[in-house]
Amino acid sequence: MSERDRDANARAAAGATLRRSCRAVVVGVGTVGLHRALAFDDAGLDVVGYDVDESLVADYRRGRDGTETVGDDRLAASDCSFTADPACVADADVVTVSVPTGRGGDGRSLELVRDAAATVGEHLTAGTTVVLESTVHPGGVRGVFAPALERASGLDAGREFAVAHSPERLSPGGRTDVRTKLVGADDPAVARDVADLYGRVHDSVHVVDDPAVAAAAKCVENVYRDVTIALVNELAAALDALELDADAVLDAAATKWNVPRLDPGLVGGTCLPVDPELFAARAARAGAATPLVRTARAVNEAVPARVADEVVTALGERGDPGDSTVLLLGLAYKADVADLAGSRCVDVAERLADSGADVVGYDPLVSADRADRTLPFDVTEECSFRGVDAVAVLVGHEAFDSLTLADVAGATADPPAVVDVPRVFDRARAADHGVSYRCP
Ligand SMILES: NC(=O)C1=CN([C@@H]2O[C@H](COP(=O)(O)OP(=O)(O)OC[C@H]3O[C@@H](n4cnc5c(N)ncnc54)[C@H](O)[C@@H]3O)[C@@H](O)[C@H]2O)C=CC1
Ligand SMILES: CC(=O)N[C@@H]1[C@@H](OP(=O)(O)OP(=O)(O)OC[C@H]2O[C@@H](n3ccc(=O)[nH]c3=O)[C@H](O)[C@@H]2O)O[C@H](C(=O)O)[C@@H](O)[C@@H]1O
Repeated sequence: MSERDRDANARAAAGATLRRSCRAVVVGVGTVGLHRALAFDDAGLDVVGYDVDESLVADYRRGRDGTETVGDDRLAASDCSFTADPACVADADVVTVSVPTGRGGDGRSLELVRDAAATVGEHLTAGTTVVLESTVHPGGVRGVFAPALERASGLDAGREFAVAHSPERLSPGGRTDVRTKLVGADDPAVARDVADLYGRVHDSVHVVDDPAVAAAAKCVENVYRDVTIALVNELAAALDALELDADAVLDAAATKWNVPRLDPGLVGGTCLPVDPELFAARAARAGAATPLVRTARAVNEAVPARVADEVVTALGERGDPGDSTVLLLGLAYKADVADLAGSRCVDVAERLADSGADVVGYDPLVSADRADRTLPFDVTEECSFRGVDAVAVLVGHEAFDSLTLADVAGATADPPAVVDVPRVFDRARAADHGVSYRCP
């Protein structure tokens, strides 16, 4: 038996512990890591969540969900333990890493991934399986993550410890019943062990024999989504110019089985604004231009300014924007979540502030306390249209479905103007209520 086979068997034997009760350490327990820790806990693993953010760890230890994505009850009901001490890695059978991917697309974007690998490496023991769940560009595992683990541990990736890539595909507030987990590993035995592990948590696992393929698939799916949303943003603006109801047209077009129903909107979060650039920059370094990817990004990046400019135009029709107050409805980065990370409400508010307008925000899902700590403008706990000169609806939370233009107009003799990104209001009723209504 060759030395490599013997090592593979030894590690597979070690990896076999992944199929029984094993100790999992989740490195980076933010949105993705916390979901991962709880899912592994539900599957019967002995789970430790490690994070550098000591205040977050302290929250978790008190049974408080600092990410506001799973809820205190779910957290308190779990058997996960949490620590800010990386020494916990030494006792792990499997380590998953879910630290942030930085913006920028060049080497800077994987700095945190590299740093986390170095910390894990310092405490890594032979036979451990390390799985990167963070999003990286194709080649990021072989070129950045694994070498950082080897440098810090002095161990050989592939011979003395196992490495796999399983980019997370969680979509908070989205459908979770159809999530297939990708697993990419050079070594078939490692791929099998990691697929077995995730098979205890996910409905299905798709295995590829190269971490770069898994990384590329993750980038491609987010590029695809960014491009299609950009297309809908462009089409909706054109339909508005044609004085056609964009919602009705998009609904009708989506009756064709292969036309997805997406909505025009502010494209935020920590992934769609980041991952296309991650991929495009990597492709450019290989000599491949991706003009459509970059153009789509530019189309989506332009939406916040367009929304703010529509509001300023509406304010100008009523008086001096500098003496106006604007209410932003919906502050989270997307509908029906509480997450403010990457929310484009900040871009809209900053542009409005440049025009001199006062900005106040309201979001039924975001605590005013958390918003005050995160957002650069005042946030109110109640949805009141009294004393505002314009209302900008930024995300279409289900909680807004019950709002009507009568509510907006009812508060004052001079109804505020409305700019409605998710089109929650009925445009046809605007004139009845004397409301100046626009969709950007
Ligand atoms: N948020 C989401 O919905 C999704 C995110 N992803 C990807 O998952 C990765 C993580 O994203 P999120 O969970 O949203 O980020 P996050 O910012 O919510 O959480 C990351 C956590 O990692 C911690 N951290 C940073 N450096 C560390 C280190 N060296 N050691 C230990 N902990 C460290 C931070 O303190 C933070 O708590 C990113 O690559 C992202 O692109 C993928 C799918 C969905
Ligand atoms: C291909 C894909 O569906 N990727 C998902 C995406 O999740 P994310 O939480 O970013 O949500 P999303 O539904 O894509 O929305 C992103 C942004 O785009 C906006 N958005 C979304 C859909 C739409 O029709 N119109 C629109 O304007 C949202 O408001 C949000 O600001 O990115 C995640 C990630 O990689 O972080 C990924 O795990 C998720 O599966």
